[in-house]
Amino acid sequence: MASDTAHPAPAEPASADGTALQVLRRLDSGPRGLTDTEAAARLAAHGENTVPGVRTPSWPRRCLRGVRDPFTAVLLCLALVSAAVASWGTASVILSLVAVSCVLRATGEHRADRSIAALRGLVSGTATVLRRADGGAERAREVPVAELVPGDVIRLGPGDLVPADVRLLRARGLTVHQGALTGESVPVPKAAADVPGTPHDGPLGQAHLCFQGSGVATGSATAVVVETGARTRFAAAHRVARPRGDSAFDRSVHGISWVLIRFMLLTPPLVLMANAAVRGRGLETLPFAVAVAVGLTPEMLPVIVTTCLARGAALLARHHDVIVKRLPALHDLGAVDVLCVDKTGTLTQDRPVVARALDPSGRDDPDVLHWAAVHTWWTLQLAELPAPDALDEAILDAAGAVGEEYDGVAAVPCGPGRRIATAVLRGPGLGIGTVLVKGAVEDVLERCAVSPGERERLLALAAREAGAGSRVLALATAERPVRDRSYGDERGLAFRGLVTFHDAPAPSAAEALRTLTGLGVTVHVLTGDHPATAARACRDLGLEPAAVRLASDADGAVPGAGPTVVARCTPEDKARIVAGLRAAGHTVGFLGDGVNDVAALRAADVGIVPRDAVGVAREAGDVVLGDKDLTAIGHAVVAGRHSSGNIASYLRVTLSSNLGNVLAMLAAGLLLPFLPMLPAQVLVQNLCFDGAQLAFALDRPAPAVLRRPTGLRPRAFLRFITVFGALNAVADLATFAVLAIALHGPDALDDESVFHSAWFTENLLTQALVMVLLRTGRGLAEKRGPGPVGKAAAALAVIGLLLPPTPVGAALHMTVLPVPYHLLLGAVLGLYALALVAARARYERRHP
Ligand SMILES: Nc1ncnc2c1ncn2[C@@H]1O[C@H](COP(=O)(O)OP(=O)(O)OP(=O)(O)O)[C@@H](O)[C@H]1O
Repeated sequence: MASDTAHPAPAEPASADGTALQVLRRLDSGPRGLTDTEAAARLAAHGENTVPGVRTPSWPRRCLRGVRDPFTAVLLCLALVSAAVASWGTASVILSLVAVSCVLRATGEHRADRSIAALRGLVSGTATVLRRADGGAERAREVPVAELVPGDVIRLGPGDLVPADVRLLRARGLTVHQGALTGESVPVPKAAADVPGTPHDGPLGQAHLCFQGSGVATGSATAVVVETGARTRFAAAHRVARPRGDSAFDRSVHGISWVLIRFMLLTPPLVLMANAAVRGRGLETLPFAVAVAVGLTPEMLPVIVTTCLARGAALLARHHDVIVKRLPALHDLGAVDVLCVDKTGTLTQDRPVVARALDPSGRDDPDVLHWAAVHTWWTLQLAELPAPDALDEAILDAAGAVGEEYDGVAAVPCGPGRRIATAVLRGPGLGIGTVLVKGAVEDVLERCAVSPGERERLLALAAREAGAGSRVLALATAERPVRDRSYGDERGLAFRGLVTFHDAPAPSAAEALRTLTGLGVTVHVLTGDHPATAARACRDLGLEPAAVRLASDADGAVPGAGPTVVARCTPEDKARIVAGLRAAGHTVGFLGDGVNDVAALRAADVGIVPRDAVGVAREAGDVVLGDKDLTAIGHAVVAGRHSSGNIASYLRVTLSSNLGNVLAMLAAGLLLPFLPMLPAQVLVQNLCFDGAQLAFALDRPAPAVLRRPTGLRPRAFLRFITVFGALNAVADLATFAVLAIALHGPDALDDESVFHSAWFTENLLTQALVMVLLRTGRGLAEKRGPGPVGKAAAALAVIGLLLPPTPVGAALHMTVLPVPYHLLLGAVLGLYALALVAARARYERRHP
């Protein structure tokens, strides 16, 4: 979806120049932020902090965009060719085809854009801001991003989206992804330094500035808002849609389109050459050749695709509270055969409670919890994290007030790829300081002075706790003289013990996993946690893992055929595994909610996030689940299959029918002394067929289609349309052979207009048959009402039968057909229907 900004490009963020203090002064703010009254006044003056200009493109612009579609472009070229040889009738029918498809498509896209814009609004988030009542003390509170104003002081932590353009006041270990603005894929470090960057860096390269649209990868910061709304860099960059590679859907549609376009471009010269060689005809065949090429074009494809997807997305939002941010993602959801999920916060609630605190021998030891809490309290204070993570919160809840009797010196929190957090403290009045390290058992033990045997024993102790389903953190400490230069060194620590946590399974997770398995989707769990904890969590949810691996194992990247747990994944591991699965030919969905899932969400064909996921994850996802109810994924997958089932039906029917007609027309053109149809007749027949095909957007596919992943696989498609296109062509020619032999006299088929009318009627009737019989996954045995496709096919048949004798038919040089023709046609079509059903059953047996 391209977008335009409604406002002029903003000026350079001049107010961000200078030291932190100068910037605060210029913005008439201070380290404590704004008062409520001042913030309200500024909001009135500056307007809301929303990316303004996702202006809906104007109608002419939308229609023009339709012309860029390859099929439309080819049709326009063919219209030009017809005009060049003064075949005005052909040219104008082609142009009306183009106009109808552009208008229908623009209407569909307009509706889809409008509802998607409304839905995107529902998932915009909040920011942590320091504000105070007049005369009161400042308080950090969550404020909707739209209400931020220049001068607001905000806090940023891992996973936060930078909500406006800001100048850093303080930062610790801060790195941000600013790929949405610069295209860089790695996070860049940022710092609150007062020294400006070198001039060639440009504003985006300045370490002390962060920009709206970037996301915090690691660390934390306090910053003052410099620009909001239309004046941010993000608004200026016209980059609302993030750049990303082709999705499974794009690849399939491109694959099919390009094969067809080559066919279409080859058709006119082929027809011309064959007619010249066999019949000695010259350029007068050109309009017919062009009409035949037009006959091959699935010009309604963009319309059907947009309508199917937009309808599916609207129904999902209404009934299951699932928001599809990017329409093609709905198709990809239908094609997903592997879903990777993270564990914490997705399969489990991420509301851990401390279960036990153990000393190294495995006995309960309250001291371990005490030191873990001191570590946690100081890490939070010193790293200025806006909010503790769930494990830290659980420790503080369990231990009560601790920590203030020490002095914090330094802290490095854990973050994506760093599974330990370190705090350095100074004891009251002593020259001795304490280094505390807390985190994943393997990572903490690596830093401890323990013998290999003791290490194994401690790992086994942790594995026992993890195997019982607990999350486990280890704690290690070291006492060091404060003056020592290596004070703060994370090596040579003493192992102090373990803290274990219960994290209950998410209530809907078990049912969701069952549904997904039933839908033929293999689920892999990619987690940063301990393998035993993850394996146990899966079993508790009824998902028996076929394999449990470590991401660092040589083959850790290759989940097997069954459900696999890959544990101790870094964010990069998750993305690498997803990319590996895609490269192996799977269509991969990723469901995750944390900052450690962002890379994988982007790497997947479809990124799925719960609505309460962190900002950057929500931004990276294509599909947002309304709440924690994971069963919505099952509904979303089914909705995706529904939409792609209809698109696939349309393509199968259109392409095999068009290909059959073209082949039959080529052959008949060579056998007959006249053209089998006039160009205008070919095009009108095409127009009627196109109109009827719109019914596919409203169809309900057979239950069988919804039971397994539905990808549009170009190879399978081309095979299908070749088989059934050839069958269709044979049927067309056979009809005429039978009719030519059976009918004699003045009305017989050697009369040009009788032939044209008979061919026209036969064509529309076979197309109606094909519409009903070749729908995806729908066997004849399924007794259901006619549905939209059945009704449209009936209408098409009626037009085929009734048009020739009408004045419109006469204008198209058609005539009334004799009664025996209709009787014979009925018999031949009956045989054709039987042949189609038999061929389809055989085809499906061979290509299940
Ligand atoms: N606050 C913390 N203090 C110390 N260590 C932590 C903290 N939070 C997480 N860890 C360690 O880092 C590991 C990885 O955490 P990460 O957030 O990558 O994944 P996770 O939450 O365990 O699982 P998932 O990937 O399923 O969300 C944790 O298993 C834990 O050992």
